[in-house]
Amino acid sequence: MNDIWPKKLFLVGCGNMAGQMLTRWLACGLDPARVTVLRPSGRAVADGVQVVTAYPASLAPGTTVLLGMKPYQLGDVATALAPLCGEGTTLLSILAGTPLADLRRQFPKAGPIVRAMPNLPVGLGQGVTALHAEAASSEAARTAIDALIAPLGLAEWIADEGQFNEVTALSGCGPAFLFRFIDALARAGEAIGLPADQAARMALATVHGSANMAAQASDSPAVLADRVASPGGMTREGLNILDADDRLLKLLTDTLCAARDRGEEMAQGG
Ligand SMILES: NC(=O)C1=CN([C@@H]2O[C@H](COP(=O)(O)OP(=O)(O)OC[C@H]3O[C@@H](n4cnc5c(N)ncnc54)[C@H](O)[C@@H]3O)[C@@H](O)[C@H]2O)C=CC1
Ligand SMILES: O=C(O)[C@@H]1CCC=N1
Repeated sequence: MNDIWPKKLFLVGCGNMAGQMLTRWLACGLDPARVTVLRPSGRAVADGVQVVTAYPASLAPGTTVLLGMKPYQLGDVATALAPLCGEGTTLLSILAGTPLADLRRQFPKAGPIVRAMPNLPVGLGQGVTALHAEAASSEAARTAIDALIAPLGLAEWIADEGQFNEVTALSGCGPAFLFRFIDALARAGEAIGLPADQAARMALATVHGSANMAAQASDSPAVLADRVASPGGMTREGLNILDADDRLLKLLTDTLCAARDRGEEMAQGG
C-alpha cells in the first residue's frame, strides 16, 4: 500500500481539535515517530510522539505543519515558524476565520498552504473536513492532503474560499449545535415529566439511531420525517410546532448566520 502519511508532521498546538485529528491518524497507522507536537505545556500527547516546548532549529523537507492553535496566535507563531518553512513545507491550517491570503502573507516562503475546517467527530473517523487550497497548488499537493484527510471522515473541497465561514458555521460549529439539540430534547422530556437520566439516555440514543438511519437511507431526512408521522397521529402534531412559520429553519438559519458573521469579524482581525 502507498504511504499516505507525510514524512514528518509538526503540530503547532494540540488541543481539542488538532488532538482529535492526531488521535485518528495514529489509530489509522501514522507512525508516532514521524510526529512532533509543539505545545506550551509540554504535556505528553501519545506514546512515541515527541513533544517540544520550543521551535526546532529546522524542519525537514517533506514536513507537513498543522496550525492547530487559536487564530489570534497566528502572528506570534508565524514570527518563529515562518523562517523554518521552505518550499518543502506544506502548511495545513485549521484556524477559523483565517483566509489563505493572511497565511501566505505570514509564510511567504512555505510550499503549499491548505485551509481546512474539520469538526470534532474526526476523532472517530466520522467528521467533516472542508478544504480549500491556493489556486497555485499542485495536483500532487491536493492529492497528498486528500490522503491525509480521508481517514477523518467526509472531506469536501470548497471551490470558493469566500464560503469558508459558511461551511465553518455548518459543519465546524455544527457538533455544538447538535449537542445542544440533544441536551434540549432530553430537558424537554424532563419538562413533560420523564426522569432526567432516562430522558438523557433516550434523547441521545434517538439522535444516534436517527443519524445512522439517515446516513444509510436512500431517502432524504425530510422524507424520513414524514415516514415517522402517521397520518392523524402524534408526530404530525409535533412537526407542526417545528414547522410553524418555518420556526426551526429560521432558528437554525439565524444560528448559522451568527457563527458565520463571527468568522467574518475574525477575518478582519476582530
Ligand atoms: N474546537 C473545534 O471544534 C474546532 C476548532 N477549530 C480550530 O482549531 C483551533 C484550535 O481550537 P481548539 O482545539 O478548540 O482550542 P484549544 O484551546 O483546545 O487548543 C489550542 C491549543 O494551542 C496551544 N497553544 C497555545 N498557544 C500556543 C503557541 N503559541 N504555540 C503552540 N501552541 C499553542 C494550547 O496549549 C492548546 O492546546 C482554532 O484555530 C479553531 O479555530 C477548527 C474546527 C473545529
Ligand atoms: O468556535 C470556533 O471558532 C471554532 C470554529 C469551528 C468550531 N470551533
